[in-house]
Formats: sequence, structure tokens, C-alpha cells
Amino acid sequence: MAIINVTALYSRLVSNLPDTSLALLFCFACVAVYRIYFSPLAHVPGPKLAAVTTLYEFYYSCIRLGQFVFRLDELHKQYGPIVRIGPNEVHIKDAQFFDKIYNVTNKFDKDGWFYRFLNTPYASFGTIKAEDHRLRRSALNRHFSPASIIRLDPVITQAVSTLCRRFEEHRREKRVVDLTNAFRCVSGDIITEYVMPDPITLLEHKDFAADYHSVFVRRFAIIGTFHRHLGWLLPVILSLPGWLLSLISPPAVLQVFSRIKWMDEQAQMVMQSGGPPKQKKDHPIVLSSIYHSDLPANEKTLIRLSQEALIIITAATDTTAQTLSLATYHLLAKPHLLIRLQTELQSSFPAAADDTIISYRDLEKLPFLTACLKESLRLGSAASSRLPRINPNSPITYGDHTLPAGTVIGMSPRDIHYDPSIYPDPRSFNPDRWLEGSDRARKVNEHFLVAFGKDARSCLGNNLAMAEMCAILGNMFRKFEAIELFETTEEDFEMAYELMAPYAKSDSKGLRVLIK
Ligand code: HEM
Repeated sequence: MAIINVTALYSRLVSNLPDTSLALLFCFACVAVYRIYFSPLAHVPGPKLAAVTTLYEFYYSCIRLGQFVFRLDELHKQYGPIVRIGPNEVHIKDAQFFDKIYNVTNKFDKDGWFYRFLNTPYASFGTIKAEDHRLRRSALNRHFSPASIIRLDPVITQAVSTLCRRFEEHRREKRVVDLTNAFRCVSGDIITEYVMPDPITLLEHKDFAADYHSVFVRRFAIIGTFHRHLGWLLPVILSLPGWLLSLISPPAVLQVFSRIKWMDEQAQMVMQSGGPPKQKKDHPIVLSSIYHSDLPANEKTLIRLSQEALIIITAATDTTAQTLSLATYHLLAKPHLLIRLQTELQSSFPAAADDTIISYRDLEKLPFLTACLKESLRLGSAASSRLPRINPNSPITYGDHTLPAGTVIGMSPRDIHYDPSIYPDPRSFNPDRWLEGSDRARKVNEHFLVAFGKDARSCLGNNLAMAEMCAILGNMFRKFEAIELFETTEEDFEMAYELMAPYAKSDSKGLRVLIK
């Protein structure tokens, strides 16, 4: 009986197909006309297709992998500082307006569609509502304050010491050092030591864990970008039984899933450990602290802990490594800058023995070292993409345009950092812009350095990142005076595509050096 009904239904559908298609087409046409001519954003300039559908962005982000950022540049050239880039989204390129959207007093939400990126709605990064975020962030902030990072100094020092030992091995064996991966190992080791019960020890891997990083860095971001546009894809894939998944998924994707599983295992370990963690480490374990905090029980679930760990580890690793790689590259490519840094290091620590690791707390006081890092944060803009926000309660005015409550408004740190009216000759690496000029000019520079964001959703780990970068760059260039670039050019640092973060051309091997 059921078969007969289904068959009848099917033949009815087929015979009515032309009518159904026409009706659907008519609906699409009505929506398109509404979005282009009658929507409250109809007055904002931009391509008509983008006003109608997010498929416009899909084409540049997914089909032409990561090219939307370049399209955005072209759109701003064509339409001006405000462009409508989606049915309910505008992008603004105007440094003077950045503070209006990104400041700590705004209680703006994130855009749920955009932040679907890594499928982590339970982590601070993926939390959409401002008030939910405040609660989640409150359990994290105290672990990343300047005072907490001081407690982590021995962990940072130990990791830098291991890094230098590995460099020494490479020097003896005259082997090329994959420095970008080496930097990823240090930041990965430090953050997992701090966040997880069982840290990973990437620095000890022979080739600086190249395989591990290839999963976490690029593949993860590609999957995230597709998931943003095709939100059903990941949940469907993840709900498949393991045997089917391994049959149909490419090994690269399976590796990503196994990393997610590893986070689950770490979270499970924390939840099963009973009372507060036994103090086998000299610092708290962030996951355990969240679990034993006074957050409500629904904020301490397995999925919440696992997603938070995934986000913190992902956010901490490549951003820091890319910023360090860029600074190192420019120092090696411009010997006059390197000499200045090495002179600063030698004159500041003349008595330190060769095997001493200088603490980041001493290194962060060095003006030229910190200027190099700020310049790298600016030029590299490691989290470069737009950071879309929503004011759910009131309209926002930009020039002649009133953007109603609920409009998605995005601005990109990279646009601010590359604005020649703030940073002259913005594409050149010039640490002196942080040291020279009037007090006022330097204050302006500092004000517009927004690499870590500026609002309540800004980077959780900025203090940790600065501490790590000072410790690594300072100790590396103090100990190893003869480092040479190996088959690395400026092209290895030019953005070829963007998936939240900027990526160089896909056959780039990152920063490689020989230590003499
Ligand atoms: C040079 C290094 C880094 C840069 C440039 C950077 C940049 C940023 C930016 C711009 C955001 C805001 C993203 C948004 O608005 O959607 C952010 C968020 C975040 N970052 Fe970083 N980051 C760095 C290092 C780190 C480190 C070391 C950690 C480790 C704790 C970290 C953890 C996070 C987390 C958890 C968030 C989400 C915060 C939230 O939504 O509450 N980042 N980062």
C-alpha cells in the first residue's frame, strides 16, 4: 500500500514539475527583487548578486579557495568605503570607524553564519550572543592575564630551551631548519601544556611535526570555510558510522576528525578525574579550571570543554608562529636590522652565559625587539579576515547610511594595518615606525594596531603570544648569530588566499634556514 502511495506521489510530482519549478523560480525572483530594491540595506552600494545571495561569496571563498579577500579590495575600490557584501551584511574599510564597532563597551553579538567557521558554538570564539560570551570568557580571562603568564614563565623558558637544543642539533648536522614548523611546535607545546591534562611534545619530533601541522593549519581552515557555507555538511559527515567515514573520507580529512576526537578524550579525562586536579604541574590546567569553576553545570559539558580546547589550541599555534616567521624573515633579509637587534641583545645581557635562556620578562623591555614584533603583527595581521558583528538593539550610522539593528557589519584588521594614511609605505617592514616620530604619531600607531582585535571578543591570548614571541625571537638571535635564509623569499609571506588567516601560495614551504 505504502509503495503504491509513494509511486503515485512521485508521478504527481514529476507531472507537476514544470509548475513547481516555475513557482520556485517566481519565489526566488521575488526574494531577489526585494533584497535588491526594498531591503533596508538597498541603499548600500555593492554588486547586485551579493545583495541577493551568499553564493556570491561562496564562489570566491570555496570554489576559488580563499579569494574573497581580494574581491573585497576590488569592491572597495569600485564602490567606496562601505559595500554590501551579502543580503544582510556590509563591509566597511575605514580605520577611523573601527573603534565605533570594536570597543569593549559595545555588547555586540557575533554573526552566527560567519562564526560557524570551525563548528565550535560552545567555545568562546564561536559563541554568538554577547551575554553568553561574557560568562564563558569570565572563566578563561584569569588564566591569560599578565600575572598568570608570569606563572607560566618556567613553561615558556623550558620550551625555548628545548627549541635551542633542537637548533643546536640541526647546526651540528648541517640540516635545514623548517623554522615556521619549529615555531608552531613551541607555541603548540606551551599551549597544550597549559590547557590539557596530557600535553603534546611536538618539539621533540624529528621534522618539527610537519604532518601534525599540516592537519591543524590549512586543512582545518578549508573544512571550516566550507562548513560556513554548507552548514549541514559537517554534522552529516560526523554522524556517519566510523567504518563508513573511513571508507569515504580522504585520509587528510580523517586526520582532522581524529584531532577532534583527541580533544574529546582530553576533556573526558578532566571530567572523570573527580575533584580538582592533583597538582602535578606548577600551574593550573585550563580545562580543569573551567570544569571546577562556579560556572553552571550546562557550561561544563564534554562538548563545551572539548570545543574550547580545540579553539584555544588552534588560535594559539599558527598565529604566533606566522608572526614570528615574518619578523625572522625580515630580520634575516635585512642585515642592518638584524645587527641592530643583536647589538641590543648583546648590550642588554652582556654577562649571560651562552646556555642561559633569558626570560621574556627581561626581553619584553627591549625597544627594538618589541618594535620588530609590533611591525610583524601589523604587516602579517595573522587573524586578517573581517570580524563581523551585529548590534541586535540599535541602528548604526555610517556616513549617509543607516544600518538597521541586526545588520551584520564587518571590518578587517588588515585594512587598518595597510592604511597608508596611518602607516606610510604600509607594505614595507619598518620597525622604526614604532620608535621614531612624535609622541603623538607613536600613540596613533599603537592605537591602530588591532592585530589582537579591540572589543570584548578580542584575543584571549595576547599576553601569552607577546611573551612567547619575545622569548623565542630574543633567545634565538642572542644564541645563534649566523642564521641564513634557505630557499625562502618574500613570496613565502605574501597572502595568496585567506581562510580567516592569511596563507601564502600552497606550495610555499614557509620559512627555512641554515644555522651556521
Ligand atoms: C600573534 C598571535 C595572535 C594573534 C594575531 C591573534 C589574534 C586574534 C584575534 C584578532 C582575535 C579575535 C577574533 C574575532 O574577533 O573573531 C582572536 C581571538 C582569540 N584568540 Fe588570538 N591571536 C593570537 C594568539 C593567540 C594565543 C596565543 C591564544 C591562546 C590562548 C589565542 C586565543 C584566542 C581565543 C581563544 C580567541 C577567541 C576569543 C573570544 O572570542 O573570546 N590567540 N585572536
